[in-house]
Amino acid sequence: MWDYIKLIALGLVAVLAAIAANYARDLPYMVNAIEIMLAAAIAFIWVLRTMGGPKPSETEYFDGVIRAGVIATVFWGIVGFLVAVLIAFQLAFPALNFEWAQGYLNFGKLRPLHTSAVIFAFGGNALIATSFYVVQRTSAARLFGGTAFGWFVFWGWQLIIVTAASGYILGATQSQEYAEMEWHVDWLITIVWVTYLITFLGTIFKRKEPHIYVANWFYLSFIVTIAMLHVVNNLAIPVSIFGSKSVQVFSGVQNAMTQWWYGHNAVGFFLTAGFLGMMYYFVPKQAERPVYSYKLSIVHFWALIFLYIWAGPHHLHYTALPDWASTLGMVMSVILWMPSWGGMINGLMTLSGAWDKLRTDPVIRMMVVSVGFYGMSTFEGPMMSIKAVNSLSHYTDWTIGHVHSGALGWNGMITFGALYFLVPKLWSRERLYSTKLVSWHFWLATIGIVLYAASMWVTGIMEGLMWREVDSQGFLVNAFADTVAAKHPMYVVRGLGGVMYLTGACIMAYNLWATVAKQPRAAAASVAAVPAE
Ligand code: HEM
Ligand code: HEM
Ligand SMILES: [Cu+2]
Repeated sequence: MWDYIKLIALGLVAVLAAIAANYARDLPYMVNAIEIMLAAAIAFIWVLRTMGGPKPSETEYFDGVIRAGVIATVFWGIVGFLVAVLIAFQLAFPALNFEWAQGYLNFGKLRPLHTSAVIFAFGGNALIATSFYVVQRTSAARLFGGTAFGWFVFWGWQLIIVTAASGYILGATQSQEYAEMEWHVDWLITIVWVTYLITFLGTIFKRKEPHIYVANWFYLSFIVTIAMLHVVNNLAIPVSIFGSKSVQVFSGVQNAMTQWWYGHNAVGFFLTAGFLGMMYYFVPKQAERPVYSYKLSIVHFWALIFLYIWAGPHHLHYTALPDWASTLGMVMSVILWMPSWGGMINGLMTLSGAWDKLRTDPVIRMMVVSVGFYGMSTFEGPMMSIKAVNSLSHYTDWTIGHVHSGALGWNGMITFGALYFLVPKLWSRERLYSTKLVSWHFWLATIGIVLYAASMWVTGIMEGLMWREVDSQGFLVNAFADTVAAKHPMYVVRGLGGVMYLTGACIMAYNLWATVAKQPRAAAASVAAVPAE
């Protein structure tokens, strides 16, 4: 019965997408419609061929989708870092904006491709895969919704990534940072995200473990809040149902405020709450120690989600935004320092009694550095949100440095740690192929981040001061081009940091592949649903 409904739905989507492609008013819309049509057609054939097959056992965890998620995380990570290195060098050497690729591969087109690839493709796949792993393990229940929901979320997410990326290159964008996708892709995101929420919540509802482990609280707050942010910030009326262009419902300063309410909380819930969920499961598992303070985890959870929502206006200091809103955002940001450090302390102190592992286990070292960078960027952020500091830092590379100490240090490193933990478990291998290669990855990534952050602090503060410099008559001393020229050496250093980070990720990809391909299978690996680990 279900198979027939699936076939009808997929067939319908394929036909509607074909019609949309036919009537398309612009190229990105047409390409996106063709992509959706192909995806639906392939899924149709796959459902048709596997119809009536044996049903998977309800007592086993659904790990297939997590294995796919792990592979996708590594793949999109490398794609995102590769584009990152290219745009970093485009800033240092503008000739890399090749004349023959103008309009497609120049900095302006590739920058949103980078941010979406690393946040939504690399980070998103990491979050979806680990949340599916954690919620099943800590609930002692198989993922809700059979295999259909899990696979729909996974493949739906890949389709979103492909449609968004091809749309950017061909010029479809609504020009709101981190929400560049046009309305038709936004609808796709909404459908997939709601299915994700149902899958996650459904698993929690059918749990056999009475307690809901704190990691699940963080994941859940991330899923629910992103749904709300996405829908409100993307309220738009399409110009035509067959075209990608749309008109925002909010305009002017209201639009700016909504956008940065979204943008800031994308950081707070996508890049922070979700990744804290990861930290709360994988750090204790890898360290083989219980969470340092369960009480602290609950307190800082509620404080964190309450405070984050108010802090958005720190992105709009000294703009048309009312002064009170800007001050409110600043105050909430400064208070936010406390629950952020609550999380950092809880993560770090989980190692108490197991600090010797730092010497022997490079995976733990990765996780500890990650939590350290989390602490650093959540100290820097509140400081930058103070108006007087922001008047120097805003528009400069200091912001870019802050972003990447969070992104490379915190998000990147905790994800690498989780991947090193997951691969032997998911493919039933006794251990990783090589801890020495993990060590190489660790050092390359760490030095890469330090080069990135340090060079951006230097250029950021330098250009901020140069913009302010006035002579005794009160005239500005430096032209804008002077600051650009002064930044060149630091841009090269940042690019090199990026190359190191990318090299580390490639080493990880090899190590994980070799773990699956070359390591012997572990004896009797337990995949049956047992109470919470
Ligand atoms: C190989 C490592 C990376 C390099 C070399 C790199 C490089 C860059 C460059 C050159 C920019 C544009 C800066 C500008 O416009 O002046 C940028 C922006 C950005 N990157 Fe990365 N990136 C890397 C990894 C990541 C990762 C892993 C993430 C997130 C998980 C990330 C998130 C962002 C964000 C959010 C922005 C926009 C910042 C803003 O508008 O303030 N990057 N990156
Ligand atoms: C307590 C925590 C934090 C606070 C209060 C905070 C505050 C800030 C402030 C004041 C800015 C500069 C706004 C501007 O001048 O335009 C900023 C930018 C940014 N921060 Fe944070 N930050 C925090 C943590 C983090 C973390 C952990 C990450 C990453 C994982 C992160 C990612 C970003 C990004 C991507 C931007 C750039 C936004 C843009 O202009 O495109 N922040 N943050
Ligand atoms: Cu913010």
